[in-house]
Amino acid sequence: MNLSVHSLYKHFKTKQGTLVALQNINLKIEQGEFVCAVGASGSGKSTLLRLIAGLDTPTSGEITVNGVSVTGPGADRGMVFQKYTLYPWMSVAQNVGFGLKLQGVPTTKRREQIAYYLDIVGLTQFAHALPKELSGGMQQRVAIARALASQPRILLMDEPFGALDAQTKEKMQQFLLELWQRTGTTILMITHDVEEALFLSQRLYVMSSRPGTIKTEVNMDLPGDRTYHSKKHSIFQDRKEMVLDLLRNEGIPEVVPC
Ligand SMILES: Nc1ncnc2c1ncn2[C@@H]1O[C@H](COP(=O)(O)OP(=O)(O)OP(=O)(O)O)[C@@H](O)[C@H]1O
Repeated sequence: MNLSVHSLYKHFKTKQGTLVALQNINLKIEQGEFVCAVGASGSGKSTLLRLIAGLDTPTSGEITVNGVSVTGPGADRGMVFQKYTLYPWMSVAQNVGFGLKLQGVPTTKRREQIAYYLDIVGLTQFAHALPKELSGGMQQRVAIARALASQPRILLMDEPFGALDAQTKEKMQQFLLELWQRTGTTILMITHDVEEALFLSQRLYVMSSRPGTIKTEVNMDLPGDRTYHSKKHSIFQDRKEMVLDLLRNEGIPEVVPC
């Protein structure tokens, strides 16, 4: 599996004129990689992910998965959004199995898949609960299980922990890292949280605002296993300073001369 984004542009027509949301985006993600794109608000992160998911079309440029052009949504790309997008009237198990049902997966196979992915996210005992009976972090784990159950080639995550409190967010980051190590799923996650991006990814793209471009690519080759202690490592701290410096002048509203 590889995901390739080549010379991608996205313009939006607004009342003020044409807004260049993305300008000449080029990136590549290989099988099994965990990559983050980090940028200030308005740098086009969500637009980029929506284009890769096939939920919107580029103005120009090309996105391919395994060499095949993306022309719309597909089961090869699983999506997890910031806000919990579970169906409130369905049980946890029904939510996880929803995509499989749409794909026509037979009941027995579907049950097996649901049980497997509920186990992966540690929610087996909540299979029959309704989403409202779960905490925010648990609901997001159901959303991740649902996305994984369709066995996508790549998991696309749009600020998945943005709505969680600080402690739950930390636990979910650790959980996602372990899940990635166990399953080898290819992940592209966007976030405005620099520490989160540095902690989770093997590689990250730093995006600039107005227009959204890729400013630089950073390798996160931290020594040893990643735990919360990794954040205290001097390499981690140096990279954090570097990325924060790059972003420091971003996201400031344009000044209109008087
Ligand atoms: N459908 C749309 N029509 C017009 N402008 C849009 C549309 N979608 C996004 N934009 C504009 O494109 C730019 C990039 O938006 P986008 O939501 O992708 O940024 P972002 O980096 O994800 O921001 P945030 O972190 O705040 O979610 C913004 O200036 C936004 O106003």
